[in-house]
Amino acid sequence: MANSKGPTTEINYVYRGTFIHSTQQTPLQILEDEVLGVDTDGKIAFIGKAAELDSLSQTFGFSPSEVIQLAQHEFFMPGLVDTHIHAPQYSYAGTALDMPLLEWLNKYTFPVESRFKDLEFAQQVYSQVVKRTLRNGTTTACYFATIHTDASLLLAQIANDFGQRALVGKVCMDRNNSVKHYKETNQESQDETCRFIAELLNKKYPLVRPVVTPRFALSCTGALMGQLGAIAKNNNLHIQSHISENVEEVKLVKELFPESKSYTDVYHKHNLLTDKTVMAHGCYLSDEELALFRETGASLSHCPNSNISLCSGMLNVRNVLKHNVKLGLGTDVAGGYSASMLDAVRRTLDTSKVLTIQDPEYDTLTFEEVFRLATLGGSQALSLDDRTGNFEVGKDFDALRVNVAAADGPIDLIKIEEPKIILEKFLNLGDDRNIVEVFVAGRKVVPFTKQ
Ligand SMILES: O=c1[nH]c(=O)c2nc[nH]c2[nH]1
Ligand SMILES: [Zn+2]
Repeated sequence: MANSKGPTTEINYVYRGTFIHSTQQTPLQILEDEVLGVDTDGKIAFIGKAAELDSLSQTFGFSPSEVIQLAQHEFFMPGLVDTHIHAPQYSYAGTALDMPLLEWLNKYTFPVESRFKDLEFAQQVYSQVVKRTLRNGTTTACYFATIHTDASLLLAQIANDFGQRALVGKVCMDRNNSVKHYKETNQESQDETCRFIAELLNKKYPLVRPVVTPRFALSCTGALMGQLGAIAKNNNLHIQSHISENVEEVKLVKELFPESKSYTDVYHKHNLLTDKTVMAHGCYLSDEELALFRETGASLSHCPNSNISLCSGMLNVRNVLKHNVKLGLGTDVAGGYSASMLDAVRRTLDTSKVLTIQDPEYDTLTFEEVFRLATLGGSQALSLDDRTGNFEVGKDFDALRVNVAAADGPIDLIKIEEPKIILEKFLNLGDDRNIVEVFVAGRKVVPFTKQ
C-alpha cells in the first residue's frame, strides 16, 4: 500500500525510478521502481510502488503518461544539509590553511570579513557561494555572515532568490583584540541583531530564517551572550556558534570564564543551549558536556575538513552518537577548503578511519551512516526535520537527481551496478557533474534559471 497524504492537493509532477534515503530506523532505505508525487505546494504527496501507478493516478488525479522516468543510472536522494558554513570566507576558500585556529582568525579571517561592509563585494561573494553550494547539492545551508547587518540581509536575499533553504546569521562579536576595527560595541551588537531579525522576518521569505550568531565565547562578553540568548528565546529562533574546536581555544575559554565548569557550561549559563542550537566542531567535549547537549537538545556540526586543515582535532562521532546528541555535517568554509558536502562526507569517513588506525577497537562509521548524517542528520541538527531530510510524505521535496554515469562525469561504470553500489560510488567519486537537477521545496533550482 502506498504511503500518501491524501488526495486533497494537486499534483505538480511525478517521478518514477530509484529513491534512496535514510529514516530514523535505517541509515539506508533503497526504494526501487517507485513513484513519488510532488504537489503544487512542493510537498511529497505520495510515494509508492510503480505497480500501484494506476490506483495512485486515480487517487491523486494525474495521468500515468505524464510520469517522468529516471534513466538506468539515475536515482533521487534527499538534498544535502550543510549545518555550518561561513559565506564570506568563500572568498578565500582553498587558501590560508597554514596556521592554527586563533592565529588563522587574526591573520586571514577577520581582515577579510571586515571587507563585507562593502555591499558590492558582498553581492559578488555571496552570489558565488550560494550558486556553488546549490550546484553541489546543498539544499539547506546554515550560514555565518559577518557583523554587517545589511550585507547579512543581502545574503538572505540571495539565498531566497536562488531558492536555497537557509538559516542566515549576522555575526555578533563585542570582543576582538587583534583586528580592532572588526568588532561591535555591546549595544551595537544587540541593536543590529534585533534589526537584522526584524528586517529578515519582515521579508517573509518562505525558506530563509535568521539565526542568532554569537561567533564564539572568545569573541563575546558574557553580557552579550546572555542578551543574545534572551533575544533567541523571545523570538523562538535558532542559535549557532562554535565550541571546543582547538586546544588553545578551550584553554583560553577556561581562563576567561573561570566560574563555568566547562566550555559547554559557558554557553548553558548564558541560555545559548536550546533544542534549536547548533554548535560547530566539539572535538574536545567531555562525556559530561555531551550529556548537557543531550539534555538541552542542542546539536553538533561535524566539520572534518576544517578540523584537519587547521590541525584542530578529530571529533569522535561514534561517541557523540552514543550520547544521542543530534549531529550533522558542515563544510565550515573556509577553515574547510571545500564548499561541497560530498567532501564533508569523505572527510568524515577519513577521520573515522584515522581513529580506527589509532585504535583498532574503534567502530568505524559506514558510508550509509555518513549518508544519513549528511541528509536526515543535518535536518535534525537544525531542527528542520519536520520539513526536510528524507522522502517522507508531507515533507518538502528537497532532492538531488543524480546520474552516476553522466557524460563527461568523473565516474566510469564498468557494468550495471545495484543502487547501493551506485550511491557509494557517487558519495566517494561523484561531483556536481553527476547532480543533474536539484529541487528545494519542489522547485527546480539547478540548473539555474537566473544567472
Ligand atoms: O573554524 C572556525 N571558523 C571561524 O570563523 C571561527 N570563529 C570562531 N571560531 C571559528 N572556527
Ligand atoms: Zn566555523
